[in-house]
This record gives sequence, structure tokens and C-alpha cells, in this order.
Amino acid sequence: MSDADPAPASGATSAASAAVTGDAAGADAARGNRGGIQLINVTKRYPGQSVPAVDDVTMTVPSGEIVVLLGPSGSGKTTMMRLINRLIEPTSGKIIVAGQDALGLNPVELRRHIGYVIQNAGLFPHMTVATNIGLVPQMLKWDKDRIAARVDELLELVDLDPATFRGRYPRELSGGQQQRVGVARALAADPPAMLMDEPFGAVDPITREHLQDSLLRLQEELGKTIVFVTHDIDEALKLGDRIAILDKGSRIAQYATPQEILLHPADDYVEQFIGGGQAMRLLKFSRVADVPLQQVPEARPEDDAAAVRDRIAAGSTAFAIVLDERRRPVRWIHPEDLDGVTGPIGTRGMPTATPIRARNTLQQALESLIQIDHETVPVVGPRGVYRGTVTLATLQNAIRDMKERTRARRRGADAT
Ligand SMILES: Nc1ncnc2c1ncn2[C@@H]1O[C@H](COP(=O)(O)OP(=O)(O)OP(=O)(O)O)[C@@H](O)[C@H]1O
Repeated sequence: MSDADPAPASGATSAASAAVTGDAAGADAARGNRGGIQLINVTKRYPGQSVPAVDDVTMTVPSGEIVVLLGPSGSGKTTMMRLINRLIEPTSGKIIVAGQDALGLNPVELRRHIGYVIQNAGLFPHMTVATNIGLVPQMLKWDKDRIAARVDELLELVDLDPATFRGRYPRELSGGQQQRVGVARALAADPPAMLMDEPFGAVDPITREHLQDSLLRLQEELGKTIVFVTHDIDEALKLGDRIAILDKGSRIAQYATPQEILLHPADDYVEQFIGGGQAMRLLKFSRVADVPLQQVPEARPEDDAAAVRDRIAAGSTAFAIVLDERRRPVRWIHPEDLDGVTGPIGTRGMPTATPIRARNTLQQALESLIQIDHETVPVVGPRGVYRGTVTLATLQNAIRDMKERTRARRRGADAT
């Protein structure tokens, strides 16, 4: 396995494992060859420069994933993007986009394969939002009605009201709105791949969070192959299915999942780059849905007190959770709440804290646990339906498990 081959994610499919063993062509074929990107021994030496900006880089961006290039200024991130997009030519090496040699594609065809989003959106100031978004479809000679319909569809996709925004000029938009239009423009011809070069670098932190969330939501729907450049480790951890940490000349110091990078930095350079606070970052970037939940005995208000007491005695916790008719958590109930009670338990017990959602992060679960006066918080899925509970021990175990899993994976990888 070369440096640039991503480490396997847990539950990796055979296609993904083909990608990690460097058999990228096999992986792309297995995924229907929609839009993976491969760089093979790519070098770029700018005229008059003694050292290459990109030095013999080989890496595979698997189809349908977000790969983040994370590295200090001058490490060649933008050069890699411009190479993939053929804005510049490599000095040597090969670049494959969606199974085709990028160097053999003409620029119009390449734009159909790859959308490009840059910092400050790069919108043309003298064109309306609609004209900016319609540029590539126009290049592809779509008819007017089709372009207009596509523009409206894309504005809706990026959460901008078409009637309000299609006729505006870029100067009449906020920074965040400009970025959304930039993303819409890149998606215009529905390219399988998208390059995003520090797209959210110039907006305030709150807008940035919103744009990141929107990108993840979009990606859930669209499943593009995305190469995303950033300087920001937290942005990389949040967005990346895999992260490539680059050093000078685009040397790939580590190419792995966010968890793997946090738990097992490949070398001192990576460790220094990600800084401290790994455990907190793991909590911040892992979801409640990804950890085993603690199950507690369940009860319904109409259940008999004696039966509930028996269930608690047989369970591993000193209490049960009372659920309503739609299985939404309502109360905790302890045996002492049932002293002397016969018949249905009714409204006995104490209300649970506001449940956390399975899609919340472990950090949000921790915040909730710190604030409530019960050691357990219920977890719910869609429509508030109860799924299990989280305690501090759940979080500790989750981190320990992640460490063990990545250690075992490493041992497995080392053995092959
Ligand atoms: N057109 C150019 N001519 C000569 N050298 C260049 C050119 N563009 C970039 N370089 C050099 O190539 C190296 C990599 O630059 P590049 O812009 O790819 O880095 P980067 O990682 O994107 O940096 P940043 O994070 O600051 O945008 C740098 O040393 C830069 O000075």
C-alpha cells in the first residue's frame, strides 16, 4: 500500500477496499465508474522554480466521496486542483477523471465532468445570478428554457429562492449567498466530480458552519466525487470521508479517515498538524448513531407496577424508561416510585431530559449529559421514536472502541 492509498473505513465495501489497496480502477468499475479521480505519479514544476510544487504524487479519490486536501500554505493544494481541472498541465504523470484520461478531454468536456468552486465564489460581477449559473449549460448549447429551469432547480437546491435571486448581481448578495451561487454554478451540468478550493474561506464562522451543513446535505442527495481544499482541520474532519494531509511538494503525509487520523497520526508532522484535543475532536466528529446505545427496561403508562418492578430487577439499570403510545420517551421510573403501587404505573416517575437525536454528535450528547440531573439521556430517531440511551460510560467506551478498531485495522494493514 502506498502512502497515498486511503486506509479502510469500517464496514468498507469491496469497492472501497479495492480503492484502499490501490486498485482504484477496480474500485471505480465496481462503483459504476461515475466520477473517481486518480493522480498517477503527477509532478508539476513551474517554470523557473527549483523545487516542484507537486512532486510525484499518486492518489485515488474514490467515486462518491469527499476527499479533503489539508496542508499548510504552499504545499501545492491549489496546484493539484488546477492540474485535475486542466487549468495547468502536469510536467509529468497522468490524471484520470471518471475513467478517462483528463489530458485527452477537451475543455468543454472536462467542465461537464468537473465543477469548480473557488474562494469568494469567483462569480462574474457583470452577470446576473442566473447567467452565472447558466454558463456551462450555455457552453453545452442547451436551449433557453432548459437552462432557465435548471437555474431555478439549482437555486432551490442551494436554499436560495429563485424568484428573489435569479435576477440579482453578485454585489447584491452576501458572502454566504455568493458561495451558494458558486456551488450551484459548479453543479449546473451535473458533473460527477467537483473541486472546491477553500470555498468557505472568506465567510464568517457561523455562515461557514451553515455552508458546511448544506454541503453535507447536498452530498447526501447527490453523491458527487468532491476534492475539497482547506487549511482548517475542523472543517476537514467535519466534511471529509477521507483526508489527505499534505507536506511540501504535496507529499502525502497521511491519507485516511478522520477517525484514523485523530487516533493514529502517521508521524510527527501529522501529529503537529492536527494539534491536541483529539478526544474532544472525536466526540465532535462522531455521531450518536455510530455508537452502541445502552438499552434499559421499557414500560408503558398502562403497564402493571409489579411487572415493571420485575423488569427493572431483571435489567442492568436501576430504572426503566416509560414510552408513550408512539414509543416516544416520557419518564424515568425507579422502583421507589412504585412503592405501594398496584395496577398501572400511570404518570409516576420523573420526566426525561429532552432526548438527543441519533444524528447528533457525541459532543452534543456530552453537553446534554453534563446539564441534566440524571446520568442517562434518551436517544431518539426519526419522529422522536426511542432508540436507546447514552451515558458517560457510553462515550468512554465509544472512544476506547474506536481506538481498538483502528489499532486492529492497522495491524491488519501492516500484516498485508
Ligand atoms: N504560477 C506559479 N508560478 C510559479 N510558482 C508557483 C505558481 N503557482 C504556485 N507556485 C508555487 O508553487 C507552490 C505551491 O503553491 P500552491 O498555490 O499550489 O499552494 P497551496 O497549498 O494551494 O497554498 P495556499 O494554501 O497558500 O493557497 C508554492 O511554493 C508557490 O509559490
